[in-house]
Formats: sequence, C-alpha cells, structure tokens
Amino acid sequence: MLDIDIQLRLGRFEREVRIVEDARVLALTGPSGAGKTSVLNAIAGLARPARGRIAIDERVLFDSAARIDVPTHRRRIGYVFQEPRLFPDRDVRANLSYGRHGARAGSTAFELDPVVALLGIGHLLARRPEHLSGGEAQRVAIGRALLSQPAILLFDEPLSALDQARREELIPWLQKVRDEVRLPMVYVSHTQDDVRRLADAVHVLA
Ligand SMILES: Nc1ncnc2c1ncn2[C@@H]1O[C@H](COP(=O)(O)OP(=O)(O)OP(=O)(O)O)[C@@H](O)[C@H]1O
Repeated sequence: MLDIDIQLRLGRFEREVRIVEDARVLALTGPSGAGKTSVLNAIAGLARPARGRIAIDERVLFDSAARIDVPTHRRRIGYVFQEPRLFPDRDVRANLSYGRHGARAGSTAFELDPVVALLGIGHLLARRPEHLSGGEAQRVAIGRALLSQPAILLFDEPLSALDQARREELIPWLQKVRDEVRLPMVYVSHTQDDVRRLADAVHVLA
C-alpha cells in the first residue's frame, strides 16, 4: 500500500501529489516535467517534499508534521534509473556486490545466486559494463537493486535509453522480476505499451 500526500517544490516547480494505491505494481505516467522523477526521489529520500507524508505498507518514511524523515539508506529502496549507472571499472560480480553495501545486516531476502539466476546474468559475471548490451546492463542494475534488500523497487523509465529491440528483450525480464520477487513497484514511464504490460494500476500526473 502506497500512501503519498506531499507538496513538491523544486525551484519554480510546485505541485501537490496525492497517491493512495493498493496495487502492488503502480505505473506513474504523465507528460515530461509533470514531476514523475521528483515523486520517486521523494519516496527514496533523495528530495525532501515541502510538506506532507509518505508511507509504504504502513511504514512512514516521511511526515513533516511528525518531523519524520527516514534517511535514504534506511528506507530500503531499490532504485533503477534510465541509465544503468554501473561502475565502469568493475566487473558485473563486483557491481552486484556493491548492492549489498546498502543492505542492513541480517536482512538477506535476496542472495547473489538466486538473483543472478532470476536475471539470467550468470554468464556475464566476469564482464565489465562496456561489454554489456544496454539491456544486459539494466538487468545487472536490477540485480544490484535487489541485493540491497529493498522493501520496494522504483523504476525511472528503465527502457527509455534502449532501442526498440532491446526494449522488447528487457520487458520479459521485468515481468519475471515483478512476478517472482513480489515486491511493491513504482514504475515511471511515458509509453503506454510497457505500462500496459507491466503495471496493475496507473496513476497519471497531469
Ligand atoms: N533540482 C531542481 N531545481 C529546479 N527545478 C527542478 C529540479 N529538478 C526538477 N525540476 C523541475 O521540476 C519539474 C519536474 O521534474 P521531474 O524530473 O520530476 O519531471 P518528470 O515528470 O520526471 O519529467 P521527465 O518525464 O521529463 O523525466 C520540472 O519542471 C523540472 O524542470
């Protein structure tokens, strides 16, 4: 359950966002500049709303009235960006291990071997990111996010930097993650096709 009621303020951009949603996989759509990334950043604790409240499954991450602002590293957020943002000088295995740095001790819902199997990246472990296709790199980025032991996955247009063929390749992996890890997901996109294929519900930021 995602329960968001916030006021975003970034420079001259200002808007109220209210999202109360029970669906496990929520797509956030809307035109460029509507504030989609800003909402993800507010959930992740990377941007602080001017006021309001953010809770996930009753866990309060931010509440300006109660002076609650859980630091990013304690929010248990797995964030997948438009670009994979892997370390270029480290192989895939080292990039995946990096995800574990963000994990709290003792929480091991996601272990390396099952995550590697889930994403079909076992044959890529010794490769550097420059030798990965865009879609493979995104699968590694998703693996890294899972190994940080998140309570929710945030996706910010993970297909937008890929060409059509690579998008088609990645969508079934996203569907597999959705179906097998069973975490809440917020998926930002402005293309209808992937939203229809991935999300249970859609919230439009107009
Ligand atoms: N750090 C900032 N300072 C000032 N304005 C900002 C900042 N970050 C974002 N904005 C503005 O806030 C608005 C919302 O931006 P945001 O990136 O959240 O939109 P978006 O819906 O994700 O857009 P897109 O689909 O293009 O990624 C935009 O008008 C943007 O220019």
